Amino acid sequence: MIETDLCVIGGGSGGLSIAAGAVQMGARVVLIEAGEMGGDCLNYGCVPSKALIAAGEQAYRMGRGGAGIGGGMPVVDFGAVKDHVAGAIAAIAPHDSQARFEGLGCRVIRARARFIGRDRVQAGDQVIHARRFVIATGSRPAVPDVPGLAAVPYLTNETIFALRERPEHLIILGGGPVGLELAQAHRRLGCRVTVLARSQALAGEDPELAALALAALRSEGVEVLEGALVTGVSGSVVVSLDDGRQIAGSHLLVATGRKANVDGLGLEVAGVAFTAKGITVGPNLRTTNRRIFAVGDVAGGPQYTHVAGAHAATILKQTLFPLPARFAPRAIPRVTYIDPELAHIGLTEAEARARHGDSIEVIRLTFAQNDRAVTMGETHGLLKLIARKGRPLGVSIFGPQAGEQIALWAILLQQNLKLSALTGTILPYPTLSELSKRAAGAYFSPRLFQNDRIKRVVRLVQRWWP
Ligand SMILES: Cc1cc2nc3c(=O)[nH]c(=O)nc-3n(C[C@H](O)[C@H](O)[C@H](O)COP(=O)(O)OP(=O)(O)OC[C@H]3O[C@@H](n4cnc5c(N)ncnc54)[C@H](O)[C@@H]3O)c2cc1C
Ligand SMILES: NC(=O)c1ccc[n+]([C@@H]2O[C@H](COP(=O)([O-])OP(=O)(O)OC[C@H]3O[C@@H](n4cnc5c(N)ncnc54)[C@H](O)[C@@H]3O)[C@@H](O)[C@H]2O)c1
Repeated sequence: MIETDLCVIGGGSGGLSIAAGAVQMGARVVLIEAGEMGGDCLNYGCVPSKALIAAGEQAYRMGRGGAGIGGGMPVVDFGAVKDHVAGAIAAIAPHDSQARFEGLGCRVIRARARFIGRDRVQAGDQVIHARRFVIATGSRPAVPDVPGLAAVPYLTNETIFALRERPEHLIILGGGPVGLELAQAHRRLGCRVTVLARSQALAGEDPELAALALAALRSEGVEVLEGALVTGVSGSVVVSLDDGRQIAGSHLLVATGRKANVDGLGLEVAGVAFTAKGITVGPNLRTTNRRIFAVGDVAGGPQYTHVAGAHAATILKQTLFPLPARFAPRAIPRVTYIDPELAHIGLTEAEARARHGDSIEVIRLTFAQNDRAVTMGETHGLLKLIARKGRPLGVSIFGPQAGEQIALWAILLQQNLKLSALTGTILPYPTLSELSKRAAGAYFSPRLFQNDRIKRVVRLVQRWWP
């Protein structure tokens, strides 16, 4: 029996942030990980996908040329690309490793954990009795119940990055971020790619920007079929659609959403309630057992590494000190790393209208209105700002480095700052971020420049002022 202050189950983005914080602040911490240290993000998610995207981008830009430099079909060595992907994982892995966490003072157990009581967990042949527990077991691919699917050798995010051969024709089920990021990367690396989305692809994003993003993907040759209801899968690999069409490909990737990892955890024994979405938590991330918390993908909220990381602060306050804490950020940014990138924070136009009616203002600027984008030859894109009473309610950006640009808006929205905080900030020229400042400025332009009262005052002052 191991006695400890905090037992963290799952060594991914959420669990590691909490374990590292707690042990460095003096708590006794046991960390249990059943698979790879680093979890999904490092091994099967963010890191390998962004490394693959970087390879695709390199091939695309070389092939396309630009800025007066001719393009030409680059040589793509798919195996070498996978070495690059594995290299990125290996370079980051030490930060998440068992050795690092043991060095920090955590007791790391590499086994599958399961509650055997309200205050104890079994992992391998060890029993851990802890004052508090954090469940950070993440999620896994949700595989739809399609006839024939289980019998074919389909790929998921857990297997595709290890594939050494280039798929001739990759069929992807799912038009969300996983499906589309991997679709474009594979297309750029020379694969034929067909995306089958049951409903709208990029559903949930601002439709205007989603349409631009999908048009950009299609212009590169990614086939995106929306409203494609898959009725069966057979052979290796033929996908049948409800309209009678059959699509034959060489590989099939299932990217149809995520399922919370709650199975086999003994949650019933621990008195922890859960639904199909994940573990039920309050705003303080506490479960129905007061001594057990849940974070990250398994907690049923937005599934991003930065959310799992942000959960850590809420947990540390409550488990290390008897302090109340809530996870209630004003806004959470998200980025889909297609190229150009699609980034969003806050309310979309539709959400803002539903909440505030016609009192919102919508400002649209294209990247052709930004000098840096012009010099880069990357003018395709749109920034959409939704504002009300001098404050931003939401921002969507589709354009070059949109993910970097949304950071400015994350500060404004999360700190509840006014648009004047951005217009009053000097930004370097020429940068893409200036488009954001210009959008904020556009909110004030009509108020300043089309205002008869201001004009009358200025004329009066100029007439009488010596
Ligand atoms: C292809 C892909 C790309 C992504 N890209 C991004 C991105 O660019 N940006 C972004 O913010 N998010 C991205 N995500 C989402 C991101 O990976 C997750 O939100 C994040 O990993 C969640 O962290 P977590 O700690 O909740 O879970 P995880 O990181 O999955 O960690 C959970 C850990 O718990 C372990 N575990 C599970 N059950 C048990 C058990 N019973 N006992 C012991 N250990 C257990 C697992 O082995 C795993 O290591 C991506 C996801 C995918 C699939
Ligand atoms: N850049 C990022 O931050 C990033 C990247 C990848 C993943 N993620 C995280 O991972 C989560 C999961 O991503 P995802 O793309 O797997 O899921 P998702 O839920 O975002 O999208 C799933 C897609 O699959 C479609 N679908 C569902 N069942 C289907 C079926 N039977 N046939 C065809 N299409 C079907 C849906 O209509 C939807 O388009 C995201 O919501 C996000 O939180 C983030």
